[in-house]
Amino acid sequence: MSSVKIECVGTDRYRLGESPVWDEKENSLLYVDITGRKVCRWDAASGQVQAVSVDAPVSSVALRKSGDYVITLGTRFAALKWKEQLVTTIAQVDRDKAKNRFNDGKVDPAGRYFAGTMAEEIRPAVLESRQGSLYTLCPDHSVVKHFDQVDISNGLDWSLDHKTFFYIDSLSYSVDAFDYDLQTGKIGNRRSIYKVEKEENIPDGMCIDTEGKLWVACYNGGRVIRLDPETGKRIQTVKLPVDKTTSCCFGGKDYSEMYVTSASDGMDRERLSQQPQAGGVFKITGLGVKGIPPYPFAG
Ligand SMILES: O=C(O)[C@H](O)[C@@H](O)[C@H](O)[C@H](O)CO
Ligand SMILES: [Zn+2]
Repeated sequence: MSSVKIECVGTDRYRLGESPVWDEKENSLLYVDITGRKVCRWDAASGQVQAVSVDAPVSSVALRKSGDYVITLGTRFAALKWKEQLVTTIAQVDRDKAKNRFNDGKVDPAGRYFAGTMAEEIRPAVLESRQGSLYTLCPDHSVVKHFDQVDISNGLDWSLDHKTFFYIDSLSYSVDAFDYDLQTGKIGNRRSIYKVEKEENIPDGMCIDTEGKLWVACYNGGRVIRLDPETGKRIQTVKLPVDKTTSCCFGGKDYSEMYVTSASDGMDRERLSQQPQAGGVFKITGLGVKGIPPYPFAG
């Protein structure tokens, strides 16, 4: 049996930490603070955090094949040049929905950037319903819309054989699967593979491990859960010292560590004093399972 260890990395606390991504080349963890409007990079060797401030809520960050990064910013897909701190728009979505913003995003094994939108929250998990859609930014910078009627677009990843796309619309309290065609980037045949339990609360960010099992961060549930998409069963629960766990990824040496982001937005003073690490980024070691490297955007 491995012994699971959880530590908070760094002393920074974010409002709405999200989108952890391991950048192997920089030996760093990338992530965003959505409402804090920052893209951050934690250097694993020095423990230092660099941050780039942006002019709108930034909801996800991804690697780019040609170097640097891509982000979802407001309702835009954008390029981010790290050293120059330069953001340039690639494409815009939801032009008819002034109060929308992007939420979680991730790159598929063919280098397409998938990201979904949602209505701006009045407070956490309180928002106009069904305003979001799921989009893909293709390497040629064209945008494909897959579906609409989404509440909070979240938790995406692909199966190891690339034949299944996993997705979470948080307020459906379900982890869903679609058939995936890697050639075309098309999805179909949506079905639920796991209904979250009450105490797990709101399913948020998700990642896959080398055994093809899914890890889901549970917002207000203070945990990550490991699911078997074949059986629809939960096979492990790892509790964290904060309630608002938002997303997870594997990183570090051989992708053997898990990183989990969290949020502090919506917590009152008392709750914050009970959970001083709320909004922190956590490293989990000793899980005894590894992840896979993130795919870079090919455009
Ligand atoms: O982290 C995200 O994906 C959203 O941007 C958040 O706002 C939370 O999910 C939401 O508040 C809880 O449902
Ligand atoms: Zn999320």
